[in-house]
Amino acid sequence: MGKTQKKTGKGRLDKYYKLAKEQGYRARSAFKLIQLNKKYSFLESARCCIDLCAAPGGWLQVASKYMPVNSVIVGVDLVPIKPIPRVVTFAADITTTNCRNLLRGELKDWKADVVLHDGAPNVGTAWIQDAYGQSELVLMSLKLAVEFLMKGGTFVTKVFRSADYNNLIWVFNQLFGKVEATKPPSSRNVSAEIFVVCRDFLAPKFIDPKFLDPKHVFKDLAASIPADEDKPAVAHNAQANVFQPEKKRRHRDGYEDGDYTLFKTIPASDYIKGPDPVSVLGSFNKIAFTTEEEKEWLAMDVTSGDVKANCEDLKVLGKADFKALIRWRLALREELGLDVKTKAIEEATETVEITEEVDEEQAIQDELERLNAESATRRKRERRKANEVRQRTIQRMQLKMTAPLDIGLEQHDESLAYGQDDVFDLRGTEKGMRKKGGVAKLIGEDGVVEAESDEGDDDGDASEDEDEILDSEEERERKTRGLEAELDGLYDAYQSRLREKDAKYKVKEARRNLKSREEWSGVQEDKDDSDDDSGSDEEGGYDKMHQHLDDSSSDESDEEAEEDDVETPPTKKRRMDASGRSLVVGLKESKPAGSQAAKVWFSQDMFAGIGDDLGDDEEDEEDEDEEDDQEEEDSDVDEESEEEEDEEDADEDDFEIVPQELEDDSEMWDITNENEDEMKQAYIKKYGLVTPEALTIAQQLVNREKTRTELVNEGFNRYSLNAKDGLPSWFLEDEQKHYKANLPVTKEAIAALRAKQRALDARPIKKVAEAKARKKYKAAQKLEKAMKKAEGVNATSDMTEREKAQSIEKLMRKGASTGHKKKEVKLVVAKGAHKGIKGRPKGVKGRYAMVDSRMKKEVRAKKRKEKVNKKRKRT
Ligand SMILES: C[S@@+](CC[C@H](N)C(=O)[O-])C[C@H]1O[C@@H](n2cnc3c(N)ncnc32)[C@H](O)[C@@H]1O
Repeated sequence: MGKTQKKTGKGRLDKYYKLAKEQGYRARSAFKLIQLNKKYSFLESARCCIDLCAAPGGWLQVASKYMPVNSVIVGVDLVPIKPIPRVVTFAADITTTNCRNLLRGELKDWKADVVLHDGAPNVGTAWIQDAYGQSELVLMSLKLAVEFLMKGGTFVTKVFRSADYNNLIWVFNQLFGKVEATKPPSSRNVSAEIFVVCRDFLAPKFIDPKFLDPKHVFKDLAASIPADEDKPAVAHNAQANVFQPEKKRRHRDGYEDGDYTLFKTIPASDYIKGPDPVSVLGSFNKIAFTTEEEKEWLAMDVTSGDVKANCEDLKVLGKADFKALIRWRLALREELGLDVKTKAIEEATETVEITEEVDEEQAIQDELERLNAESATRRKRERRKANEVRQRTIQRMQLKMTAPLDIGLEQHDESLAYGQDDVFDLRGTEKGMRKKGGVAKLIGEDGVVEAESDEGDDDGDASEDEDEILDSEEERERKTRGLEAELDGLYDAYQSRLREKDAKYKVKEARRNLKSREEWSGVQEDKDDSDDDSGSDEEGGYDKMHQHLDDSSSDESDEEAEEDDVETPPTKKRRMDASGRSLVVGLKESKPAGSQAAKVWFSQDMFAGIGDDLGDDEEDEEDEDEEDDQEEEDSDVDEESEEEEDEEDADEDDFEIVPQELEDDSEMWDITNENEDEMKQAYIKKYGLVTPEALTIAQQLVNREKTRTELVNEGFNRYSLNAKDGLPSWFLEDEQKHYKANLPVTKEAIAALRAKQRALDARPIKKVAEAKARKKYKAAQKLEKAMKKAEGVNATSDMTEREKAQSIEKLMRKGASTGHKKKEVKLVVAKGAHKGIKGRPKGVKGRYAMVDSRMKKEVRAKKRKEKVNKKRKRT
């Protein structure tokens, strides 16, 4: 009977669990640090190491093993850690000052070379909370790290792939020269954890406290895009509720002041006449018709049955229902004459103009101004169209962006719509959104939904606003269309995210791509990222970024900026200090606002090269749409790329991490080994395909279920990148057997192989076949001989016919016989009457052999003695 294996849902007793047990590590997580250290070698040279969240002490054991003797190792955890030789431990909460003081007391003036953090909040509630808690913990550990790390030191931390991931990486990038995210093989695939190794601590003299403040680092996009300063964050969340109703938001803002009810009703008149319909739809549960006037509205044609039903429960509505309610409001306002007001004013203005006495020159001047205004409006429309195209491009790009990582990377919920660039300050994003006709801008001053708004739509731009009012019919149409396009885009993005989140889809995707993000080689920080700017300031960081943003925002309100069609959101800038290390110094406006989100995302190394392509695509589209600005843009881009190239050459060493890895792994990557390939080909020619996996792949190729490229891509997986050197042979053998990618096999492939095997089994082995053939050949010869003899007998005349027949029969019988039978030897036991007799026993005929019961034992005893004697002689 097979042994039953103890197992939990996660398959806890896996290889690393057993290895940890075998090697005396307290936790299987020890192998994560071993593998991280194998890749980055930060322990061997470290003299002082702090392990935050260290219990039960697996990482401490590894640190103690790999760090030089006499080095200082300190471990902290909420729970006490059993003593480990050479390691000092204490129990403390790493988020408290007490912990900091304890560390300070322990280390005195020392600075640590390495700070480790493998913490996970001990909650186990909802995933979102866990992930957020973990991100906060990471930030707290970073806070300790920046205090205790020495310049050039290393900080290793576990991060969950959640909405906060990019923000954390951004912060790391501000403080460390090299930041790489990686997932060691021992980290379970199902786990969302990823390890970020931050090397080369920059030790800046001043670190903006906001870098280490969760409130700033994990700022919610929705809460950080105030369309105007007066609106509370709740209102913006409300807008997001309407435009992305399917998405569940975190409620960090809590209840509104003084309002602690969950079910909220609003009178219909407030919704219809109020200035902010979207906030109403996003914040309330029901629109009630209580007054006489409101009840009359219910009876009007514009108020369809659907609208009535929708008003009953706003929280269950989808995007289309919200659209219907917004349209209903517009229609009702028209019916009630609330929206005609502007027209009346306009007419009145015109009348005044007509009655005014003007001389001819003045009339020409006015006419010229009017024409100018018209052409400005036309240009504005063109710009608007171009913006729409750009926005669609950005959305497409963002959707693509989720495809590879996502494995699982649950990025910002909001990000697919607008905001992957919402790191720290999202004012730029908001601006981008405004430019792109985003959510905030869909709501006009009077609450009328606007589809699009240009960058020049500032208060001062009165003439243009007038134009907007003049063709209000067309405008309304356009607004509605814009709104629908906007919502469709957001909905598509949402759908795509849903698909991404679907576990099955993810697994399928993961199998298909065997995505490099999950690979051991890890996600690396894009070195280009740090090279993309040559101009630099001495001051940097968050404040600088703000200042720059502010500058740029004020610029944008200028008329000159208005003329500039290129939307230029903030882009991270780095400067190179004397040692060639990159420092973030501020922000630069160089790319379209939407691409900021992509930039944060594509700043990871795995996208190196792709980003350029994408950028090119985007530029191409812009080129098509904005011919006016083409030359200007092109020259900018050229200059930038030249700068980038120059700097790349100069600073190659600083960021070149990959080659080293490639060297290490070159053995594994050597799939082009021609000899090996030839040998494989020869083997396949000789024996055919012998594994179900190979047969399945062959079937898939033949049936065109998969392309060659897909198969090649699938060949790259986390297993194929494992460095093997330095590992014991028994470990490698074990890995060879059990640590492999699971290739799919089909029933047909297995059936085909079984049939082949059966056919093989049915064939006799070579020697037997040869012996049989020899026997057959001899028999045939014998028969032939007998027949010849029989012919001779038949030909003789001195035998009677009967004698001849008898003789021939005998000959043929002999010739047909298959060899001589073994003569039987009869065994006669020498007991009873046969005991001690000599010669043939009585009544026994033919061959016989006497056997004696004693004889067997005596023979054995004799052999035993001989053996013993031999041994003695040798000694
Ligand atoms: C995954 S375990 C660490 C395992 C450890 N690296 C090892 O190899 O043994 C996570 C630890 O984080 C600790 N932890 C969670 N929140 C903490 C906090 N605020 N302060 C200190 N430790 C914390 C937990 O007590 C838990 O022991």
